[in-house]
Amino acid sequence: MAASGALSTFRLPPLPTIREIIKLFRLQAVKQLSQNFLLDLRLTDKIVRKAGNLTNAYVYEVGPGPGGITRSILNASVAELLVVEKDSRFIPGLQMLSDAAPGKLRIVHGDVLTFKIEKAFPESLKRQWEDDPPNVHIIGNLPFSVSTPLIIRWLENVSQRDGPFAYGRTQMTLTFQKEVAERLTASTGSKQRSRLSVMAQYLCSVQHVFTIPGRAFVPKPEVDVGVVHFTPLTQPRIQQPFKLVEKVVQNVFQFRRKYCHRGLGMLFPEAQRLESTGKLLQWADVDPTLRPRQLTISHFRSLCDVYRKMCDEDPNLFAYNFREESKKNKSKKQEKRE
Ligand SMILES: C[S@@+](CC[C@H](N)C(=O)[O-])C[C@H]1O[C@@H](n2cnc3c(N)ncnc32)[C@H](O)[C@@H]1O
Repeated sequence: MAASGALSTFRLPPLPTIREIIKLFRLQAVKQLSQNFLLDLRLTDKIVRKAGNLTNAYVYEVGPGPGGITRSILNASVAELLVVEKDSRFIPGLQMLSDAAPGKLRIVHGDVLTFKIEKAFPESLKRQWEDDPPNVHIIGNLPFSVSTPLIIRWLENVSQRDGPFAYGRTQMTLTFQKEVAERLTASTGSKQRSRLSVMAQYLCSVQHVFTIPGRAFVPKPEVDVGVVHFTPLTQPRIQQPFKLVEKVVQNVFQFRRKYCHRGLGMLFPEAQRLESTGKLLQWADVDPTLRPRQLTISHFRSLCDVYRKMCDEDPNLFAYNFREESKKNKSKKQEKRE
């Protein structure tokens, strides 16, 4: 279903090039804000095509900068595009785009880390989950400095059927450092398999759609960049709260080269570690000598289901945090020494 009304086609009128915009508004890149710009509109068109059909869609773009991707999104005949940009120097250039696309572009001068996602899309599009998801997308050439916390936050949002983000299966087309893109899409057994692979793939179908060489950006970053497309699944492959899944996955991967029982043990206080880890693995029917990267999503589903039951029986268990315990132990040792 289209998000609203009849289909419409839209093209921006002729505008100065992105290079001219950068010159006009003196937009030298600032390293602290991870600014690496795409000037080639064929490339930004390619990113936006990978998002799928955007006709009459509602789109949220993160970090529009001088507006290359913004132009490509507007030319895809969206219903509305909301952009959030932290650096005020870009606002006049974006305003120029807004004037060229009346009623289509909303500009927020702010920080994506504090921006409330529910402000990005109309309330009426919430809670469509099954066959008929709303035409709602997040697109962005993300600042590297915030890309991992942002994707974890958005995955958590995707996992929620209620609450502020419940926009159903919001698709996301985002850039990452190539190694992060490879981790997000890594399959079971591969060297790149990590916490990010499991967290993304239990909720979404994840595709590394293409790689952009570093030389395509101005200034050139030290790494190549992967464009990743996320399509949330109709049903998450693990049906447990996000925070619980995150805890299990994080613990397993903190000892990535060891057998999986090592990391799983950290879910339990020391006094009960051996016995509880044994029970968890036995009830979940998981071989304790598998390495973290060899665990499939089904293994994680069984582990999370059993761990959930153990937490239900012992409510202190979920609150237990190995890292905090080790910190406390360290400071106790320190105190003794002093
Ligand atoms: C890698 S550049 C991409 C610029 C543009 N989209 C492009 O592809 O040429 C990242 C952009 O995100 C902006 N940015 C960085 N941190 C941000 C934050 N916390 N909130 C909003 N924008 C941010 C930067 O100012 C910059 O414009």
